[in-house]
Amino acid sequence: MPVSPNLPAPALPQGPWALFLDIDGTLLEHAAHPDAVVVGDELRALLASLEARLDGALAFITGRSIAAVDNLFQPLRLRAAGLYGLEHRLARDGPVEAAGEPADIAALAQEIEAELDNADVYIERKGPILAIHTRAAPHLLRRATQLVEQALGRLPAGYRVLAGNAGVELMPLEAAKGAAIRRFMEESAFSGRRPVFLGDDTSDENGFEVVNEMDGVSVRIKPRGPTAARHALAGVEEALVWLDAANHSNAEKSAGLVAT
Ligand SMILES: O=P(O)(O)OC[C@H]1O[C@H](O[C@H]2O[C@H](CO)[C@@H](O)[C@H](O)[C@H]2O)[C@H](O)[C@@H](O)[C@@H]1O
Ligand SMILES: [Mg+2]
Repeated sequence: MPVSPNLPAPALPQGPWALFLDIDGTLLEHAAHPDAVVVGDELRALLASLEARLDGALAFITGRSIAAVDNLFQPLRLRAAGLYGLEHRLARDGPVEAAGEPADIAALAQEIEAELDNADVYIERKGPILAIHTRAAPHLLRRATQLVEQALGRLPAGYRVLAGNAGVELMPLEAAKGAAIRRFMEESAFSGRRPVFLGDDTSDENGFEVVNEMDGVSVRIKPRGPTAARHALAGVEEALVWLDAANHSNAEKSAGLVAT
């Protein structure tokens, strides 16, 4: 993975393209608690407009569950891969098969909650994925990571730990954003288009690699170090400005105003 502090901003897409969007840290500024993020009507309108302009070739690719995403963006419902690709809604109004919580993960969640015993730590139980959020209690991140890593040894094979700056997640090995993007690219609304993926953290790197392999456009939001992304934008605000420009540029193009 290259060290890339000076990546260029992405050009506005030309030709048919498909859009894949991470949510937290890309479309939404982070908040101390996952439920405290704010989705404005302007963002809903932008996403709805992009989705229509792309003839449906737009999907969220997120670590949140699809139920949590629907709750945040309601009444807007979009195609989505939730839980890092463990859940999918491939068609806009299609079904979602929610992933259940295995008994050993449920027991581990209770154990870690009792061990950390701090109201500022939020333990998010997302079916087969367990997220320990320490954004509001940063001094407990190290201990939370230790507990999850120790638990790995006791769980059946097939789990991994994803450590972040404000929390740690335990998830099945098959949870990967790149696989979710590949799956969408096989759908008729997406196939034949050039994938564009915007994401902001370690869990997005696998998505960037897959998009690069497909000659797509990989964009890391606010990169702080090594990334596989070939482009960067400075933050959430810049990402939203770029998406708005891409939305309008496509409109001009389809009206024959932009030479390609
Ligand atoms: O893949 P994403 O769409 O970026 O989702 C990643 C995780 O986002 C949420 O947690 C993160 O955002 C919270 C709100 O800003 C913040 O409080 C927390 O510290 C972050 O880790 C969500 O709760 C997780 O389930 C997602 O995996
Ligand atoms: Mg994110």
